[in-house]
Amino acid sequence: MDLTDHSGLQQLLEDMIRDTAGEAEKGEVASYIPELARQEKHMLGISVCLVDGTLLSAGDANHSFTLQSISKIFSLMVALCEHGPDYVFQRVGKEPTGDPFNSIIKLETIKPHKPLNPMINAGAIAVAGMIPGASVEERLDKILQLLRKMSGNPDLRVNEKVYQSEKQTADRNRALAYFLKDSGILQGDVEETLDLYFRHCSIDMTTVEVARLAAVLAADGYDARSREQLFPREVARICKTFMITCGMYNASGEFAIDVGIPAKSGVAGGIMAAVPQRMGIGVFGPALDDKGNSVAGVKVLEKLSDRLDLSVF
Ligand SMILES: NC(=O)CC[C@H](N)C(=O)O
Repeated sequence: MDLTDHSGLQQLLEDMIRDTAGEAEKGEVASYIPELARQEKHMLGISVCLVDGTLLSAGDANHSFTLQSISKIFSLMVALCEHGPDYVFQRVGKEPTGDPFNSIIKLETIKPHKPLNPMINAGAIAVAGMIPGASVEERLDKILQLLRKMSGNPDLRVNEKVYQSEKQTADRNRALAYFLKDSGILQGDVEETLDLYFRHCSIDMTTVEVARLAAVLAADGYDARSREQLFPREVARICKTFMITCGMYNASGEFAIDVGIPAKSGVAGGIMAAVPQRMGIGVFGPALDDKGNSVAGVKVLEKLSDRLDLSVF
């Protein structure tokens, strides 16, 4: 299909949402963060933002959900812009793990004890520790400002209920963070860095906004709406590479074969996918598979990639 055929594309999105909604039956909403367990399992929405700024949506595209691990891309962007790649990669690796996103095992067994990549929780907590500022608010603001610019929504904010819920139940993440402090990867106040991590994971968004973020990534940092280069191409390149190798956790290899688009998922059910030079995609479907990826969301992306020939490989 020609991407300039907007009505054909709109019809395709609507058909796909209708035909894929039933997939949610195969998954469950995340419950380890109690507030996420309240999400309605059968919701499904998609937005596509072409690199010229054209936006198309279908299904529950105006429903807000928290970014969760999708936000790890943007904390990494801030760290890369503040310090450059050498500094960042002295403290966090570039390798996929094959382990679940919250696993602790390789932190101890691999030496030096730095997290394998910035997409797993240990790596993202290490990245949060690199974001400078006089207070947690000031540090969070750096991420929020980037997201507000990229999405075009100046009102983006943290979902307080989800943030509090995660903070109160985050023993595993706390364990990872204190291990990182012991290894010298994290410095300063561990609880403050954890607080920053919980807050950036709890930023609320819709698929419309996620698609816009992804479109800027797809265009190597160029925002067609403001006609500005929002961050260096090099930063976009690094982020998209992590999305391919680690963005879907220990299902990244399978996703690369079945879908073939740089993507990042979160446990609230969102997926952000960036098709280089073509489009950004935001998907939301809260029922997850056993790896923590949206079941219906992955299926929709698989169908869309197939229909529009979007695989980068
Ligand atoms: N996979 C995810 O989305 C995990 C993010 C979540 N905030 C956590 O730390 O557990």
